[in-house]
Amino acid sequence: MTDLALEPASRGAPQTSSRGAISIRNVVKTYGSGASQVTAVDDCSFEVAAGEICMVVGPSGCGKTSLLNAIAGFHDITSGEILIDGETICGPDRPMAAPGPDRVVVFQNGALFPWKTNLENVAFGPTMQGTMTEAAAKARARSLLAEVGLDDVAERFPGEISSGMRRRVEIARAVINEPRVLLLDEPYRALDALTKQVMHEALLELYYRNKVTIFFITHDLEEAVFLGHKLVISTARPCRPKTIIEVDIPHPRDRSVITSPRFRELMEAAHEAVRQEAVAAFQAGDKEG
Ligand SMILES: Nc1ncnc2c1ncn2[C@@H]1O[C@H](COP(=O)(O)OP(=O)(O)OP(=O)(O)O)[C@@H](O)[C@H]1O
Repeated sequence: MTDLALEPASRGAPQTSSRGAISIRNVVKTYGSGASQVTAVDDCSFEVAAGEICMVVGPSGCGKTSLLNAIAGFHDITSGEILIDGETICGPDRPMAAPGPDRVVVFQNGALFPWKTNLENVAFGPTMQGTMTEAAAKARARSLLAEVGLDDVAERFPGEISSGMRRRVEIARAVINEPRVLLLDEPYRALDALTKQVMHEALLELYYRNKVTIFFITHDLEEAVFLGHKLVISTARPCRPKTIIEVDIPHPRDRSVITSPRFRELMEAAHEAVRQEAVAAFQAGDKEG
């Protein structure tokens, strides 16, 4: 594994947060058995610091989602261990983590309740769990919607807003639960470039105001370098870090960083690492996504 700590990363350092550090230690995940056995993740180890935005990039089918699902508690691991803030969530004694409100997943095709307003959707979790009164949850939901630029559609229904706006509502709905870790699996994959820009700015705005660790899977290298404190570039299947790139561009960031020479250098380093693995995946018979 190469570690491209090209310059001190202190200016682009993560949010000061004491919550949400992820330790992935020697994780193996296999599916099936015998001739049909697939090893999706193999001897995978890396650390995500509390409050860090960690972008996970790799060829299609390399095992990124399998790793995210293990952290979320959607399936077990075959061996190894995953810890959050030093506490084992899955490991030798408990192969499957219990899903919990401390780790919230936002999918590409997340589902909002179509019969509830956007405000009600965001307020739903804490109201249901009884962690906030309905009035407090709605007030918090309103302020989160404002942070992602959606205050004017709070009373509208999900079916009345664009898919990019719905993604922002979903992220606000995740953040209201004050998770330690936000797990994002290509949430913006289907969106056009301009809508993605709005998404990125909204996500960063939420991130700057709410301390959370972000574990974000993407195929989009510009998205990865723009948002991330670090890029974990995976090998072709099975998933394990091939290269870790520290993005030493200071936060808060805006779109102007994209034209900086440093951004281009980091993009090139990421592109080269991904290209090598995409070729390896292709040679192994997989298709690049
Ligand atoms: N439930 C399952 N049963 C059997 N095999 C599975 C299962 N889930 C995933 N796999 C296999 O594990 C491998 C890794 O899949 P995974 O979805 O983790 O990759 P990925 O990197 O997230 O892919 P993509 O970028 O295309 O979403 C693939 O070969 C996939 O077919």
